[in-house]
Amino acid sequence: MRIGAHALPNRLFVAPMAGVTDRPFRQLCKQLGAGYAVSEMVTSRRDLWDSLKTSRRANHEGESGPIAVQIAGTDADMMAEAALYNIDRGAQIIDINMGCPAKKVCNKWAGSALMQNEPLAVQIAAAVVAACAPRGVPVTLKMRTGWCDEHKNAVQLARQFEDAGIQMLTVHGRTREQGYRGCAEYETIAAVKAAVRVPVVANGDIDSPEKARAVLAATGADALMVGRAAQGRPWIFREIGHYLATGQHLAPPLVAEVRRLLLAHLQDHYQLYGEGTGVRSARKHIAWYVRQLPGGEQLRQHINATLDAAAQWQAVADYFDALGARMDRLPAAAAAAAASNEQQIPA
Ligand SMILES: Cc1cc2nc3c(=O)[nH]c(=O)nc-3n(C[C@H](O)[C@H](O)[C@H](O)COP(=O)(O)O)c2cc1C
Repeated sequence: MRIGAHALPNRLFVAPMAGVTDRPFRQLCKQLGAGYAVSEMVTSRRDLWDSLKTSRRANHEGESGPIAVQIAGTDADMMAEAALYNIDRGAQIIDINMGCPAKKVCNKWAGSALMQNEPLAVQIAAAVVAACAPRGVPVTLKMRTGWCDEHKNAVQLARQFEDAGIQMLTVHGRTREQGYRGCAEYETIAAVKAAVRVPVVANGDIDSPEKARAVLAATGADALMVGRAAQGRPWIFREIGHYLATGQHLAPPLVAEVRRLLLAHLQDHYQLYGEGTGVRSARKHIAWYVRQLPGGEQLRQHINATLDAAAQWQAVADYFDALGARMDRLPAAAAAAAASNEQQIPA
């Protein structure tokens, strides 16, 4: 699969998740079989570009390509400027956020709120494409099926986005009104796929190799995007890839491998955020890795009381040493435990 000049190694993508898919997590998923990953969203508000949060998100040092950066905002000129800001910092593909349901985003007519205002949504897409084209940077876009059940306009919008020069569309199979509740539906994604020529990526509730195969079959999509199910389970990309290629399941990962991956993930985390912030933001990742593992809850409570990186790292190492003495591989059920649909919902 290609986006512009970029050939992607496979069609399994990491979903952008603010506060989760930072550079260490994206790299980890890519190492474990994801072909492509989109960054956390970067605001189009120029006054926030100097903030620590935005400068971190816009820093792609050492990241393997193609580097895709998602931008969010509501003003076409500001979005075009934000695209250029990120291209200057290494972005090779720009993705426009029209899927975020968060109130603080939608109240400002950004994210999925833009789906309610088709002329503005298309104006933004066209402005970003016009800004990126001279730099040879393709523009992609991520949206939902619509604002609410009564107004599912993903197909109409998809046609207009394609005409505006958008080169790939991702559709999360829920409306804005649904938030993350209920189940994703795939009929609308199939209808979008049938309506446009650009690649279409199916997203929503893909949490197992079987589900991945079923969503591909139901939608005819060119690629799949996985978000919450990769939290604490970044090897899901290799599991899905192997299953799609062979029809066989991989064995759950070795405890020793998970130990190595998580400890390296923590080091990368401390390096990006510094020890104080790094220790706090690593907690959720550790908790995701060990949910449903024996003694996982005790480890979670223990690390929540720790502010020291060396102590956090050591507690995780000790936990996996003890687990490794009891079992070689993660139990199948724990390895496959999908993130709950209700968890980690942005405010
Ligand atoms: C914590 C969190 C943060 C998210 N942040 C973004 C974001 O910045 N941009 C975006 O387009 N979608 C964002 N999403 C939505 C995901 O990209 C994805 O569409 C959604 O989680 C459904 O896919 P899944 O069922 O595989 O998780 C976020 C989702 C979560 C759970």
